[in-house]
Amino acid sequence: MYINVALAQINPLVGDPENNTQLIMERWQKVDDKAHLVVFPELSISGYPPEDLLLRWEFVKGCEKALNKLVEFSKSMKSVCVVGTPYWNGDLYNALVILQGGKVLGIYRKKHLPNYSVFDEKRYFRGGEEPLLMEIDGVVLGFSVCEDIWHPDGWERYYATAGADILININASPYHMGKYAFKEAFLKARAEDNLCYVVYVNSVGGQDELVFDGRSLVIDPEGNVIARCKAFEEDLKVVSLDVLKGRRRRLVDVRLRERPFVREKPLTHTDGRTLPYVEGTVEHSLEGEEELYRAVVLSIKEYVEKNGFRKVVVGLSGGIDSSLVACMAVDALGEERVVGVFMPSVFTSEESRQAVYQLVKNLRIQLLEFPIEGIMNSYKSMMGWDDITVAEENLQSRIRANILFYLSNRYGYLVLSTSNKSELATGYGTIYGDMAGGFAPLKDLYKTYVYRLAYYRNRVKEDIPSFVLTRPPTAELRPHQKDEDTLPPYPVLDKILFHYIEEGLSVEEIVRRGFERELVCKVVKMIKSAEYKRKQSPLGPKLTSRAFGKDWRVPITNGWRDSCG
Ligand SMILES: Nc1ncnc2c1ncn2[C@@H]1O[C@H](COP(=O)(O)OP(=O)(O)OC[C@H]2O[C@@H]([n+]3cccc(C(=O)O)c3)[C@H](O)[C@@H]2O)[C@@H](O)[C@H]1O
Ligand SMILES: Nc1ncnc2c1ncn2[C@@H]1O[C@H](COP(=O)(O)OP(=O)(O)OP(=O)(O)O)[C@@H](O)[C@H]1O
Ligand SMILES: NC(=O)CC[C@H](N)C(=O)O
Repeated sequence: MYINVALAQINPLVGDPENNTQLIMERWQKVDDKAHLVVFPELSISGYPPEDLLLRWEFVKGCEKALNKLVEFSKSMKSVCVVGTPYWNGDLYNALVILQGGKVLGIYRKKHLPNYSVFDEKRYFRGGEEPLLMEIDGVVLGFSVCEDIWHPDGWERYYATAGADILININASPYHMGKYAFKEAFLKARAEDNLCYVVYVNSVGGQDELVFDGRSLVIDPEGNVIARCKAFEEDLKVVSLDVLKGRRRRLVDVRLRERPFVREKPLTHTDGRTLPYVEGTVEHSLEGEEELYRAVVLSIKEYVEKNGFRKVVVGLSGGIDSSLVACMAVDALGEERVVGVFMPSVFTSEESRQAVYQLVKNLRIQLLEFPIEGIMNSYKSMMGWDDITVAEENLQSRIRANILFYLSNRYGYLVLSTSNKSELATGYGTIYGDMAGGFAPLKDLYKTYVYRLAYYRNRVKEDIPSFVLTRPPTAELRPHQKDEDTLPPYPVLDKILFHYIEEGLSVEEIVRRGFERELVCKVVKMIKSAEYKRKQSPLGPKLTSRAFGKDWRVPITNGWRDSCG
């Protein structure tokens, strides 16, 4: 006894209910003859997260209009569709709507609204209070939306004790390192503990600082992954779920009998079609550097495409950050859509020049060259300095930013900033200079991770000259400058930053992990005094559990000294 479920892992555009609904209809049509049930991600009509668009009545109505169009379309379909949308009924809900044959069969309202980390759902929605069960040709399904299933005592237990065979959970669950493994583990626990199939459908794509990784799943009642969609790509998979597997388990595994039986009458629907059995396919679940690299590449591609840029432009210094950004941009967009700009000063070494030429040759991208010495000399004759202080260092960086934004204005290129998380944390970068840009792909990558990804990228295709990987990091803004003149060595710095930012450890706790107190305090003070810079920095993809962005709301003006005096 089986039911065929389609996992429709799509990439909606936030704020475009009309086209998103068109996409939903196309995908639905493709699998209508193969599946009894077609499941789309959370808020796939509006895109996720729609944020303050939800404060506009016309947008809410636009989503309702799109939903009505989908209901009309469902007249021509045989299968049942499950779709996520904002839904107004006396108040606004994050809803899961079940449609078939020109009718709305049921509406489930998300109960647990996440309001932590990058999520802000209580600003927009009222939480639902009712579960929703449905029976299709004798198969019982229980529905929930994303965060709902993160709660171990959520509706899933209730559904299981009401006799559900399948738990359907629709998602818009953004990526960060390590999250997928954690998610798969707890989804397996939900399946095993409730002796149900878990159908987890996620969206895919990039939305400003969020990256949705897809990897929709079906887990059987014994905790085996029987279907997994692709990572970082759209996908559409049909899989048959044999419900007797779960029912047979319940004969021998009697844990659910300990709980009072729930007598909830499900909605009922008769499909009546016997469809061919489809074995699920399990795509490779990525990990390590490959996963991380793919996440950044997708974020660039999505930001560029969804905001209508033809090309991107990046300043190439012969350093590791700009070299890696250029590789990522080429992998995201193709070589003909990436423009490199070399802007040497009197401090630029011959090795840097050769590194830039070699990189550009390997990547086959266009290179523009604009020496900045003449412009610096004009400033010098106007301002009249005779030594190089931080002010003159920053001026070079700002001259370069000016040139990049000129190209952006003139030709409509998006400026990619090369700032990484170690620099942004410590303020080691020039505001309105190298920190300026439209999108910062490395924003949430510590320098040590920049190296890891550069080595990874070179294992795939050796485009970054080896000199770039082995040279000591330098900003080349004054003679013989090295990052280590100002910062601790990156392997040390990044550990302190990780303890403080991601783990939230106190200065004392970090010191107990083997770092000098003076050094820890120096770093913590740098983090604090760079807050104003970060607040004005471009967005970039969230890749760690705590990214500078929506997830980092530290006041600029603040008297907290972290016990550093
Ligand atoms: N609380 C506050 N709120 C608002 N604005 C504030 C502020 N505090 C300072 N400011 C402003 O910010 C200015 C200082 O910031 P900024 O102009 O950036 O300059 P600053 O932070 O003093 O220096 C930038 C540092 O980054 C290094 N750098 C530059 C370029 C590239 C790289 C690299 O390796 O990638 C490194 C450079 O060598 C230097 O050590 C002040 O003059 C003031 O105008
Ligand atoms: N000579 C240059 N030509 C073009 N762009 C430059 C030049 N120097 C610096 N930039 C831009 O400013 C950014 C910051 O410069 P910086 O030299 O600190 O970084 P990087 O060279 O990418 O890496 P590293 O920090 O390892 O040196 C560069 O990534 C690049 O985008
Ligand atoms: N859209 C959601 O409810 C997302 C919340 C969930 N905890 C996640 O990170 O995946």
